[in-house]
Amino acid sequence: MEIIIGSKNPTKVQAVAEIFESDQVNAIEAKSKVSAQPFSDEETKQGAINRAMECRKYTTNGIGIGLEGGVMFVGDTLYLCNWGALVAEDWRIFTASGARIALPNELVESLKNGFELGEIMDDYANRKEVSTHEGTIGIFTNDLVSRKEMFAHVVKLLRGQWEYWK
Ligand SMILES: O=P(O)(O)OP(=O)(O)OP(=O)(O)OC[C@H]1O[C@@H](n2cnc3c(O)ncnc32)[C@H](O)[C@@H]1O
Ligand SMILES: [Mg+2]
Repeated sequence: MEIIIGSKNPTKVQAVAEIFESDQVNAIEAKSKVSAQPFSDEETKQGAINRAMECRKYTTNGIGIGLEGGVMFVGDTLYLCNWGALVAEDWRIFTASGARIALPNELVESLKNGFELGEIMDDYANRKEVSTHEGTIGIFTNDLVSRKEMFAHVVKLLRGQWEYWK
């Protein structure tokens, strides 16, 4: 089975390769068609679906997967949020969300000014290319949970639903 993942970000590609270990996983740069920095559950989820759909169109009989990171307010607190979507061979859409953790208030200003979380985190944590490595979730979990691991769990939720409803 061919699985297309709609990003070349290694945290996402590796997460899919890990969960679909017996399948052929190929990566394309799919468009999320939402903001570079989604600001709600709805927008983040839509970005994942848009990417998954583009991937499904790219393969004849395979599966398309989209993974999208975003932020969202719960009350006054900004949380990291993550969504995944899987478009099956028969075009059915499955969705799942990932772990959420609170972000410090001092990040809110830069995000509202249009900077992407990945860029902000490089400065904040004094590291390089956080979004393709440990991720913001890695930083704020003291490297206990990496972005790849978090996305792998989302992909597992997608694969499990796809198998159940087959
Ligand atoms: O190439 P793509 O797939 O777009 O990879 P990306 O790192 O930009 O990932 P997303 O578009 O899914 O993420 C949307 C934004 O949220 C940021 N983001 C979300 N979760 C993150 C995390 O755990 N670590 C770093 N950045 C994160 C990311 O940098 C983007 O600015
Ligand atoms: Mg992006």
